[in-house]
Amino acid sequence: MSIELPPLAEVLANSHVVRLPMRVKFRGITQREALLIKGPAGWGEFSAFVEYAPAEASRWLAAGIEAAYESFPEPLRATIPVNATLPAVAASEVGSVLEKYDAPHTIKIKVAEKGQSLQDDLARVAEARRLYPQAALRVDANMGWDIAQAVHALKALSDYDLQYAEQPVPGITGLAQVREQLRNAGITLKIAADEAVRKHTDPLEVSRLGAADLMVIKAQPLGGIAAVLDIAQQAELDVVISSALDSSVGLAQAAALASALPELPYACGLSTGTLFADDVCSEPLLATAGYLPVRRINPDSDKLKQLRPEQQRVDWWLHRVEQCYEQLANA
Ligand SMILES: O=C(O)CCC(=O)C1=CC=C[C@@H](O)[C@@H]1C(=O)O
Ligand SMILES: [Mg+2]
Repeated sequence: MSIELPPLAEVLANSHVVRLPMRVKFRGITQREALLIKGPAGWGEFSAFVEYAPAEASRWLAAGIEAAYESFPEPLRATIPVNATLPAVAASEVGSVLEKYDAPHTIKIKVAEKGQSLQDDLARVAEARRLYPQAALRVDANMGWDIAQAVHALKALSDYDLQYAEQPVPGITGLAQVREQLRNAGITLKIAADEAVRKHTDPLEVSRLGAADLMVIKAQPLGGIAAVLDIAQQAELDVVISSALDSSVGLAQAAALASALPELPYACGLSTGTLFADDVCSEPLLATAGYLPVRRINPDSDKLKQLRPEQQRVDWWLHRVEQCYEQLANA
């Protein structure tokens, strides 16, 4: 990592575990756990998804430590354009989920959810298009299709005028194949890489191979602001900064990252605070008319108490910090 590691005992002593209830199921979860670190520069977040092993999760810890111990970069803009995120809900729920966002100009819609059909996706996207005729719509399949399914589904979904389709299939070459087959069929829908960037040993390979039109990049999974600014600078593709379903503390870091990028051609996926029923401060980082402010977040001490899970989960997270710290120390 780009900064020197603070002592482990200091990180552990300044850690606070929270569990945030969600308004709507997203990524299969209805409660989001996070460990927040208070440091000399402010608060940082470590909230690698619970199923991630230490090798992957340690990058998230590096990001949390960076936010707690380093100043945020000089912002080039005070607010960040953001998209509303629509989980894979039934078409009948699209209106009630989206009305929680203040006047969204861009909406990212989850598709290809396990157990659902293309008809479900088409109905969800059609309803979003009906309710928000002027909005830019994009879809995210989280690798849920194979190549033939992706080409078939995206041909049908492109009737709704999509801005881009994020990670329709697994892998890097898979993205390139879907893109090419769509182009051969006369469909110029842009393809975005997400998992092919953040879960790959070399986040720049997608760009080098020209396998996609743009890259989704996330502060925590890729190791923090400095690491992502470096990736973005080397990438030859446009980048979209997106959240890792962080609390307001992690979103503040991601917004600071987005504020430091010289170019921001697409709305960022940083409106996910709206998916939470509660957050770590009384004034969470939420968008107004599709723009998120760039500011540090200091959790409220009463919120930290209220949202603290049972001791067993606190211990689990502290142990995870130890494991990930060891990875970083030996890197
Ligand atoms: O980009 C957005 O609109 C919101 C963030 C988002 O979709 C995600 C956050 C965290 C985990 C991921 O599964 C998911 C994504 O795939 O982009
Ligand atoms: Mg994605």
